[in-house]
Amino acid sequence: MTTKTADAVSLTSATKRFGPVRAVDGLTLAIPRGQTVALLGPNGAGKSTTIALLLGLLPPDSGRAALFGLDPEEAVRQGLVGAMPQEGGLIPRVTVRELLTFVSGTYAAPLPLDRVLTLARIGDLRDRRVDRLSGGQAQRVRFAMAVCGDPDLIVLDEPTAALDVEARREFWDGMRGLASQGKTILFSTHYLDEADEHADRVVVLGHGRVIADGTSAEIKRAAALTTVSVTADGESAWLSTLPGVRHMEIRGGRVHLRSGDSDATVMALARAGAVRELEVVPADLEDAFVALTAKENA
Ligand SMILES: Nc1ncnc2c1ncn2[C@@H]1O[C@H](COP(=O)(O)OP(=O)(O)OP(=O)(O)O)[C@@H](O)[C@H]1O
Repeated sequence: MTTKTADAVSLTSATKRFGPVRAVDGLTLAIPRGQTVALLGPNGAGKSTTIALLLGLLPPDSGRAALFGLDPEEAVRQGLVGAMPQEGGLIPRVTVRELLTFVSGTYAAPLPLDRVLTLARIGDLRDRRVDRLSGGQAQRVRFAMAVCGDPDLIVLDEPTAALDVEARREFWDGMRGLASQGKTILFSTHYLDEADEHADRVVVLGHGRVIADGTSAEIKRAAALTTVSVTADGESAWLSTLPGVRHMEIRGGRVHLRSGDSDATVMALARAGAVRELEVVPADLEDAFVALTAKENA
């Protein structure tokens, strides 16, 4: 495959152990160019190690990582990748402007400094020393370092962890702009609403493996958590056999059906004329995430 057509990110059966811990366990993941992908998982699921493998910061024990069909080191050298670590990365005693000028100088075709300052919303901090920044400000400077080289792939490890609500919103406005230019974006997060709202695709990790992979709607469906409720008239055991239904509960004269295919369940209810006070409540990503990770732990 040529580098022109290769996936932006490709991990093939990648494994990384730390002593007895398999932080990444035979993980295969391909991200086509232009996708925005969220990496989710509970603490210790292997998100940071996965990111370190695909950036070439750690060598896999077995398997392979490639970016745009190249070894990660080569892709980084060619300026195709911008990454934002969770912490660190800032040289003390220099100003924001000096730091970004230095980092931009390592790329062949960097963005103009003013554009970077605007993107990261740090124009007013340009002359501030980087060791005098608040946590949220430092986070924005790390983001500026990730994007200043105008890379095709942007990898962000918990990019909004230190940001307040307003700064998170501004951050995602900027990311949407980059995504609309065709950049590939991979980010890890603990905020499920961010994955739901901003990712084309959500990859859920558990114990170093992919336990779910799809759009957030697909993941919610796969966790079979849409609840279809109707008021029960008479005998209702038959409702548990309707298409899509995985679980039934009767509470206070209402039947609550947990369905993996709520459209099919509702159609069948309609055909049976059992639609009194029908209510359909889709799962949110948080419900799906809890269900998936509980299943994985079991
Ligand atoms: N350098 C290391 N030495 C020993 N164990 C490590 C090392 N790095 C990671 N691990 C272990 O590997 C597993 C995966 O860790 P990793 O940091 O990749 O998870 P994560 O999903 O990013 O977690 P978090 O959400 O807490 O950041 C954990 O059990 C962790 O303790």
